[in-house]
Amino acid sequence: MSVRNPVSQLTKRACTNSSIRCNARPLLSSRSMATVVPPVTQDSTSRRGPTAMVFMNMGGPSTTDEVGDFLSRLFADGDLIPLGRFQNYLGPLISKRRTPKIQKQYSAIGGGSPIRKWSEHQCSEMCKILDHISPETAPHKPYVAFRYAAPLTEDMYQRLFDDGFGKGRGGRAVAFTQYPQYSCSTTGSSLNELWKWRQRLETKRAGPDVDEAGAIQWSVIDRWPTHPGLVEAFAQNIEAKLASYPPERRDKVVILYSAHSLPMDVVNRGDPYPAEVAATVHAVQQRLGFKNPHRLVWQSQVGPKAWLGAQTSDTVENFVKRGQHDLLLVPIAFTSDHIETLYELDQEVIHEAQQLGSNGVTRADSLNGNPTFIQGLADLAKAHLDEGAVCSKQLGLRCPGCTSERCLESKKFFAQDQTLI
Ligand SMILES: C=CC1=C(C)c2cc3[nH]c(cc4nc(cc5[nH]c(cc1n2)c(C)c5CCC(=O)O)C(CCC(=O)O)=C4C)c(C)c3C=C
Ligand code: FES
Ligand SMILES: [Fe+2]
Repeated sequence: MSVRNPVSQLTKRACTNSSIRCNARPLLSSRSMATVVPPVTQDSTSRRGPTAMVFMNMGGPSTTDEVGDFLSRLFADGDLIPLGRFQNYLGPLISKRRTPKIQKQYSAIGGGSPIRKWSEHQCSEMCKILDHISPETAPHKPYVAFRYAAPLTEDMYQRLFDDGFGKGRGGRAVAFTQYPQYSCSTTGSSLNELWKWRQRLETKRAGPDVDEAGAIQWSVIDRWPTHPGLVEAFAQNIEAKLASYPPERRDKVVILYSAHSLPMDVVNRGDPYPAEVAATVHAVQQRLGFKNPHRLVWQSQVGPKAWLGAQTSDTVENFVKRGQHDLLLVPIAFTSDHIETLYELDQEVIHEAQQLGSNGVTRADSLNGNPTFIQGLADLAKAHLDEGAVCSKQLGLRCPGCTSERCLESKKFFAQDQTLI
C-alpha cells in the first residue's frame, strides 16, 4: 500500500481514453499549489518525462585517502550515531581514531569501496530499461546520492539543476533507496538529508516571492524487501553457490543470511528493519522451496553498545565447532559488495572457519551487476511511476519511540502530511 501522488493521478486521468499522444500535464501539487509541468529538453515521444531516478545509499570511500572524510561524515550523522550535544566533539574524535584501522580494511579489498561503480552501473542500466518499458515517463536520467561519500546529496542536486530540473515548472524526481529494507538509520537518514538540501537549495532558488514554483516533485521508493526481482536474484545466486557443494552434501548446507546489525536501542525504538530483513529471508527461502535449514544472523557491530544478534562470526564459529562445516553466507541487506562482504565475511569469517578446520564455508555473490536484479529494479520503478504514489504507507508512520524533529519534518514533506503519525 502506498500514498498516492496527486500529481500523477491528475496526469493519468487527463491521459485516459486518449488515442492521440497525450501532452496533458499534472495540474496542481498539493505541496506547493504551483503548476507542475516537466521542464527541460523534452523528448518528442515522451509525455511525462524527463524523470530523474535518484539512487540513495550510504556510499563508501573510493580510495583509502577518502576513508577519513567518509568516517567523519558517518560519525557526524545523528540519525545513524546519535551523540546528542557531543556529536560535533566526539564524532571527529572517534572517526579520526578509527581511520587507520578502516583504511587497512579498504586496502585489503583493493584500495576502496566498489559501491560507486556498482550504483552508477545499476542506475544507468535500470534507466535504459525504463526508457523502453515506461516511454511515457522517458527519458529517465540516472543520479546517485550518497550519504557519506561522493557524490553527496548536494552534488546530486547540483547535477539535477544543471540538467534543467527545478527550472520552469520543476520536473519529477524519484528518490529510490538502495537499502531494500527500511531503517531510520539508513534510508531514514538519506531522506532527512535529501529533505535538508531540498529546503536549502530549492527554497532559496524559488525565492520568497515565487514561493515554491519550480520545485521538483519528489516521490520516494522507500522499501522493497520482498520484491520478486530482488528475491529471484538472491535465490539464483544462492542456487549457483549451492551447486558448488557435492550433491550428497548440498541439501544439508546451512544457509546463514547475514545482515548489518542494529544497536538494541534502535531496535527497541521500533525500527522496521529487523522485521523487513526477516521478510526478505522468508521470501527467498520460500522461492528456494525451504530445501535447506537457515538462520538470519547479524554482522558488523561497532562500539560497546548492545547490538542485535546472533552475531555472524560467533554463529559460524559455534556451528563449525559443533561439526556443521558446510555453511553458505548470504549478505541479504545490501545490493553490492562492500567491506562487510569483501573483508569481514571473505577475509575474516571464512578465514576463521578455515582455521577451525572447515573448508565448507562459502559466500553467495552480491547482486552487483546481476541482470535479473537490474530488471527487477526497473520493474519496481515502473510500478511506482504507474501507481503515482508519493511513498509507501509505512513511511508516514514514525517509530513508536521516535523523538526526532528531523524525522517528523522530513516525513511531513515526503508523505505529504497524509498519514503522518
Ligand atoms: C543495511 C545496511 C546497514 C545498516 C542497517 C547499518 C547500520 C549502522 N551502521 C553503523 C555504523 C557503521 N557502518 C559502517 C559501514 C557500513 N555500514 C553499512 C551498512 C549498514 N549500516 C555498510 C554497507 C558499510 C560499509 C560501506 C562500504 O564498504 O562501502 C561504518 C564504517 C566502517 C567502520 O568503521 O566499521 C560504521 C561506523 C551504525 C552505528 C548503524 C546503526 C545505527
Ligand atoms: S527514528 Fe524512526 S521515525 Fe524517527
Ligand atoms: Fe553500518
